[in-house]
Amino acid sequence: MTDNPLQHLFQQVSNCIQTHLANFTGQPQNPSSSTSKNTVFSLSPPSSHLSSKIYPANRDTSTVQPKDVLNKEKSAAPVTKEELGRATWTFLHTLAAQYPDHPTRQQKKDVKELMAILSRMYPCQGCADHFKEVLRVNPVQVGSHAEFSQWLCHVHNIVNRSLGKLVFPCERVDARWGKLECEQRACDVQGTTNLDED
Ligand SMILES: Cc1cc2nc3c(=O)[nH]c(=O)nc-3n(C[C@H](O)[C@H](O)[C@H](O)COP(=O)(O)OP(=O)(O)OC[C@H]3O[C@@H](n4cnc5c(N)ncnc54)[C@H](O)[C@@H]3O)c2cc1C
Repeated sequence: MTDNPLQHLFQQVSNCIQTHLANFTGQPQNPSSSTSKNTVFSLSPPSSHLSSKIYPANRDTSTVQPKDVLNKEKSAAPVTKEELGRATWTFLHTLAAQYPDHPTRQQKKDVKELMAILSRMYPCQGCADHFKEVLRVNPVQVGSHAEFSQWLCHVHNIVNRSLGKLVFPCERVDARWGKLECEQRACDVQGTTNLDED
């Protein structure tokens, strides 16, 4: 304990410098304290528990052999027109299955835009051109879940017919493409309760 005010001031300045130095170097200011605030901003890698969730399990890329590279290329074969078609129809019919009975104005606008974009951007030019013509003759119907899913079934059948495939019975479309399976209906898409919205 000292009564000298200058010495007291010097001690405060000294403490302050030590604190800043400790933050800068990452060393705890007080080794006995494990909760020093500089640990919060640690730049060290995440713990193994966290890193196993974020990064692939410790892969040593220095051991990758040319054979592995060849196998990888093999498994990344280009997607076929059929696979692309099936994936897209799955997306579209699931969208229709989730589409609300009373969609909002925005939802109706979005579906129309999506179909228009699909007819321009579908990554198979011939299919896109054909679908554009299908849309021109069969404008999208987005008034309700029933309307949209039946319309989609209808245009899918037009594509089916053009490819010599079987026509799907549209009365069975809800049985084939039910709502997305999701715990506690957490994936359900909400429509509007304002029935004046048209
Ligand atoms: C917008 C669009 C345009 C396409 N245009 C062409 C094209 O011009 N030329 C081309 O070669 N390919 C085109 N395709 C791909 C083609 O439609 C098929 O996806 C592909 O040939 C694979 O057919 P698939 O027999 O496996 O069944 P898909 O036709 O892909 O159908 C997938 C599943 O949907 C169900 N399904 C079938 N019909 C209906 C229906 N009407 N309603 C509800 N469910 C149904 C059946 O369970 C079927 O197994 C297009 C795809 C899309 C999405």
